[in-house]
Amino acid sequence: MTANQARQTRVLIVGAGAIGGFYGAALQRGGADVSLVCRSEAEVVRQHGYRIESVRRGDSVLRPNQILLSAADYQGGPPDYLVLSVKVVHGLDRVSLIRDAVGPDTAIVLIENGVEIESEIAQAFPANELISALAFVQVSRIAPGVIRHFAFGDLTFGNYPRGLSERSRHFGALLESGGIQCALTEQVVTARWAKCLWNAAFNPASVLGGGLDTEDMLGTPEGEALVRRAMQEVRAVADAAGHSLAPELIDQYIENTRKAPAYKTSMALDYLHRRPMEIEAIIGNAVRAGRRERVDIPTLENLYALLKMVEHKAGKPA
Ligand SMILES: NC(=O)C1=CN([C@@H]2O[C@H](COP(=O)(O)OP(=O)(O)OC[C@H]3O[C@@H](n4cnc5c(N)ncnc54)[C@H](OP(=O)(O)O)[C@@H]3O)[C@@H](O)[C@H]2O)C=CC1
Ligand SMILES: CC(C)(CO)C(=O)C(=O)O
Repeated sequence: MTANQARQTRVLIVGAGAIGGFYGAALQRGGADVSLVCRSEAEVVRQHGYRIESVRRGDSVLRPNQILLSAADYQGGPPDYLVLSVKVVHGLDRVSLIRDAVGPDTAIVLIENGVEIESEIAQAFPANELISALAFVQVSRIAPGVIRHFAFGDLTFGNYPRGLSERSRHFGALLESGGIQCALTEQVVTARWAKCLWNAAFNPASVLGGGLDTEDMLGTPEGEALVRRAMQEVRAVADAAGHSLAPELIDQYIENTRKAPAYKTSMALDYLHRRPMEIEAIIGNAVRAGRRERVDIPTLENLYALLKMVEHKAGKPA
């Protein structure tokens, strides 16, 4: 084994909230050298580590190698992987957040919701490998420095815009060693549309209903019909954009959501806590793709317009 192969893989996580902390802990268990850029919780994590209370593994503590306020402070040369896991919200410049830590050989990994969210990063770092990842998990920060893992945990990922490199496979191997089930795909953009099918239907409805959970949304034939219409429209847009999704996916999503314990979407939680919502990443981009591809999407247009009204009202002084 060469010295290079023996060295620990260096991972810097920018946006170390629920997702960054949860998958960061798995990467550390898998043998990586993990550092975090935190914002408001840096001091508490420096003192106590990041506690993860998991339904699957019980309690554990992530003790990052470096705990930083900014990517520019990362020591020891550029990381092998830079994981970006901030919410994709209006006004947050994701490129500036990571620029100072991206070296020529750094693979950038996005673990974020939404569709068509990669191009901004791909354009800013054209020479870097870009790995796009979708988290099928329910985790939340419940107190400063404390993350609770409620359910699921799998990660689907692949290279953007397509393919599967050795770097992706190595990232998967680290996560698998840390207890995360990974689904590697050569068609990650299609996988994003498949996840968006769920998010673009349930997330807006959960907010527009005032903070509904999945059981509330599927509790009446009218509610289920709305969710299905939104999903059918996302499927039509994905298809027009060259990403065919199986028609059975809609029934599967509805059935699996019914079987799982009731939960509130991340957008409902952001709404209830008066935090910015990922409206553009999750539904705005799907609507714009629908307009571009000339697909009739009345349900998505209405959900999007109503969400913009809610966002507008939330931005006004009380
Ligand atoms: N939580 C979940 O179960 C799931 C989340 N996702 C997706 O994963 C992504 C991350 O979500 P999640 O981890 O829940 O979000 P969190 O709000 O828990 O974490 C986001 C992190 O980004 C940090 N951050 C935000 N803005 C900045 C900034 N300007 N500079 C530095 N740090 C910043 C936050 O800092 P601060 O502590 O100061 O707020 C926080 O540490 C989202 O796209 C979400 O939709 C996908 C599936 C499931
Ligand atoms: C469904 C879930 C929790 C991911 O599994 C999600 O993506 C969201 O709530 O936005």
